[in-house]
Amino acid sequence: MPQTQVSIQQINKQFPSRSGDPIHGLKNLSLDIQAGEVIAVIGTNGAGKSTLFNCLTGQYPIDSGAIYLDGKQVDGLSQVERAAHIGRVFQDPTMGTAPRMTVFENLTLAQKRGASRGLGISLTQERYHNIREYLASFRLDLEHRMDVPIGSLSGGQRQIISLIMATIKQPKLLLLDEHTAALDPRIARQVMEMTHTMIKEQDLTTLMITHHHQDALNFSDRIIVMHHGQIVDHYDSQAIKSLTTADLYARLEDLVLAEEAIL
Ligand SMILES: Nc1ncnc2c1ncn2[C@@H]1O[C@H](COP(=O)(O)OP(=O)(O)OP(=O)(O)O)[C@@H](O)[C@H]1O
Repeated sequence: MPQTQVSIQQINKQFPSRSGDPIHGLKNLSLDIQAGEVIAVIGTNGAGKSTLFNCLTGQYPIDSGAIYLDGKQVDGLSQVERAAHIGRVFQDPTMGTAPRMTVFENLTLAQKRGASRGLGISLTQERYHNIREYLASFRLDLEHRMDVPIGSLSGGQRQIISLIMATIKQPKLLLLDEHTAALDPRIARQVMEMTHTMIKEQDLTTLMITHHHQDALNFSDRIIVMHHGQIVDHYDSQAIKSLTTADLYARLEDLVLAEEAIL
């Protein structure tokens, strides 16, 4: 029987606006995610997808509601405290990595997330050896790039390293924030397939924002659709079997058209 790994309960997030009326980033949003479940998050522009991720990581404090991770309430914890348990990969490969530092240094920092000792003391021969072995297991030749600045890698290699950094501590929750959107289609496909393999091998509980609807259909156990700070649809694995990308585009278009009709 799968256990609930993440429970998001009635969370609200507003932003101030110049007009004085607050912007509703998230409205009473609730979601339970089972351990090992992969949920694709799609939605209209400005639906609140990134706000949801920022509230989960603690980058934005929530106004009300509660967030539980593996049974523990985390919404009061700082971003640094949550980082030990939540991995995130961004669309922009410069985010979440230190571009001038080497691959080895970046991976060492990722391994030490949530710990207090400085970087210098951690750059040991033993760690170097262990990280090299780990990189070699991906068969992408990355073990020979350990001493180059991460900024000099190709976009695809960088996203793979970002993924390895986000998962190296076996996070309780992995957040993929359109992580293949900036890559050319062939590389994006490879990175997505690699991502899927890593998620399955490590049984990672995952939320994945994507505009690639085919990826949502191919690689998730459930798809949620967001609009105006709320989840308006859930498609479970059974529903996904008969769903097409055209259905998903049509649904998003309907949401936008319904809004234009009201305006
Ligand atoms: N820091 C902020 N300050 C003010 N408003 C914000 C802030 N972050 C998000 N918002 C607003 O909250 C709403 C949700 O934005 P969010 O970026 O989460 O949407 P999204 O679904 O990720 O959109 P997209 O797919 O277009 O990137 C939008 O109206 C946005 O303008």
